[in-house]
Amino acid sequence: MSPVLEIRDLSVDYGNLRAVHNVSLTLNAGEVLGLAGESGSGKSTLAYAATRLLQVPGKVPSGEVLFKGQDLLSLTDKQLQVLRWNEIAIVFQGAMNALNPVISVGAQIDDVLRTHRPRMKRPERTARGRELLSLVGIPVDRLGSYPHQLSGGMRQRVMIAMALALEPEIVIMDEPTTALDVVVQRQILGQMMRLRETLGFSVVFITHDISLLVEFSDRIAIMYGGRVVEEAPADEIYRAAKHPYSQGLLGSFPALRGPRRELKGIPGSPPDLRSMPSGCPFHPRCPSAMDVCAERMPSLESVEERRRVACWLEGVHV
Ligand SMILES: Nc1ncnc2c1ncn2[C@@H]1O[C@H](COP(=O)(O)OP(=O)(O)OP(=O)(O)O)[C@@H](O)[C@H]1O
Repeated sequence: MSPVLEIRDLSVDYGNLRAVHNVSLTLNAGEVLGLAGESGSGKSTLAYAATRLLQVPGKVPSGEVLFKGQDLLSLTDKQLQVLRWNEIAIVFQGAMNALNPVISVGAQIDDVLRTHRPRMKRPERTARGRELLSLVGIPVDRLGSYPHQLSGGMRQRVMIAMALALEPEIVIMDEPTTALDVVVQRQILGQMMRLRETLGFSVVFITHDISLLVEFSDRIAIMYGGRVVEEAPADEIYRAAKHPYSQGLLGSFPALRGPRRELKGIPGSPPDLRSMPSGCPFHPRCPSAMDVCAERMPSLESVEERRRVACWLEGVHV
């Protein structure tokens, strides 16, 4: 598999607080990479820094982000503009509320095409708008509808249609369906993943809902306190997560298959950036913590062919 996005040793600061620490991750062509972790673990910060969408006061003090071999962090704003939407598109959390209420959805899709494909003629744009709506499962006669005439799920589908309008290589989905009910969430994500198979884009899928991630991702990276603590194929994480934090996250969501089990939350709360615990940041909440965990930070090491874990329990550190 060839990489489309390679994040190397990326750190992100908000003022003097470090929100992401030396993260290295690869997104392969056609793959869905899931980012999991509790609120504040740095998932969105990582994804936005990697695509140069970080808001002020976010800064990237070190690291590289290679998109097809080109370092995104060194591109000029102009070069970035070309890349954005054309190559990398984002579906934000609550994006469905970002539609303009006084413009029909057809006209809003047309707007994206007109801006980024200035040579496209109107009939061609209309045809593409219809095609995009049907791709995401909305009847084409809804082209003239206004956002308030559509359900939440349909509005989110419109946002996905807009993200796919220019055939990007990478789609970042940040909690794309969180505001919707569970059935609609699964329908939309299922459809997105089928489109990915036919259109061939890669996805970075961010959510705190690990059961959705396991269902729809190929590979999952689990973040805690701004670091990746475990990374493995989704089914491996589901079958046998190794990091106690990953195990805790899995235990706090209903099982996808098999018998019902009692849901256990992770005791305690996520760390505060202003006062990170010493050693492994998870040690105060970890049921298996040892003395070393409070003293030294374990690095993210390969423990199996396709799995990396940052935990002293793994023994590769000694
Ligand atoms: N603009 C900002 N200024 C200062 N700190 C910020 C800013 N944005 C995020 N942070 C901090 O950076 C850390 C990581 O936040 P981030 O939003 O990336 O986490 P997340 O895992 O995506 O969480 P969520 O699921 O809640 O979005 C948090 O501690 C957050 O408070």
